[in-house]
Amino acid sequence: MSKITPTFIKEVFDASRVIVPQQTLEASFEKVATEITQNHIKDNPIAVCVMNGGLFITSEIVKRLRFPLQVDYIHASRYGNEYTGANMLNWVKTPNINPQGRTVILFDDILDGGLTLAEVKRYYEDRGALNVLTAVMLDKKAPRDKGGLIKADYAGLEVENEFLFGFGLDYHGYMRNVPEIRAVDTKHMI
Ligand SMILES: O=P(O)(O)OC[C@H]1O[C@H](OP(=O)(O)OP(=O)(O)O)[C@H](O)[C@@H]1O
Ligand SMILES: Nc1nc2[nH]cnc2c(=O)[nH]1
Repeated sequence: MSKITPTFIKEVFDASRVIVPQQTLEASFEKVATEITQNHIKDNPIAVCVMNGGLFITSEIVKRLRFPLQVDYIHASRYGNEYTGANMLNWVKTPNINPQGRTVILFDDILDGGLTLAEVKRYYEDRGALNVLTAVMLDKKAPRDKGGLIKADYAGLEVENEFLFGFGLDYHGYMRNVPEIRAVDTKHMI
């Protein structure tokens, strides 16, 4: 039977430590939303949520943008339940809105090795987007993968190189709903 039970998940939560409290996250959303407003108020952008992890940051930022924009989503994943990402993205769902000639802003929870956003950015560029920007809640101080995005155009906060969960980031599919960012204790890196 799988070890990943609700009881085990509670143990992992109890042994984890807070890295970014909710209030600090909120302030970073305000900062990123202000920057995006200053730069893109006239661009009629498509705000694209990179599912699953991008779900919460997309809604936090987009609700703070008081100008015309459209919202779309893609679902691409490279980690599954692993701690190291695969070299290839698993494309679960491609977007709906035609990006030809449009400004596109990609929203994701974290920039780590950087391949996810590099590949999604290239997907949009190949389909004729005018300009593709990236916005992340967290910029991890981790070595970027070969070909990975080096720097997001908009980043909320920098974090150390640890495995994190909360606010969209999962631990074996769980705890995306935790309202702060926490680090997994190394004994639970299974
Ligand atoms: O910069 P990278 O090293 O590519 O890692 C960042 C990606 O990893 C996570 O996604 P994951 O593949 O775990 O899928 P998920 O969003 O469904 O959790 C996260 O949501 C980012 O999309
Ligand atoms: N849950 C989770 N997913 C990631 N994908 C890339 N880095 C991370 C991380 O620290 N936590």
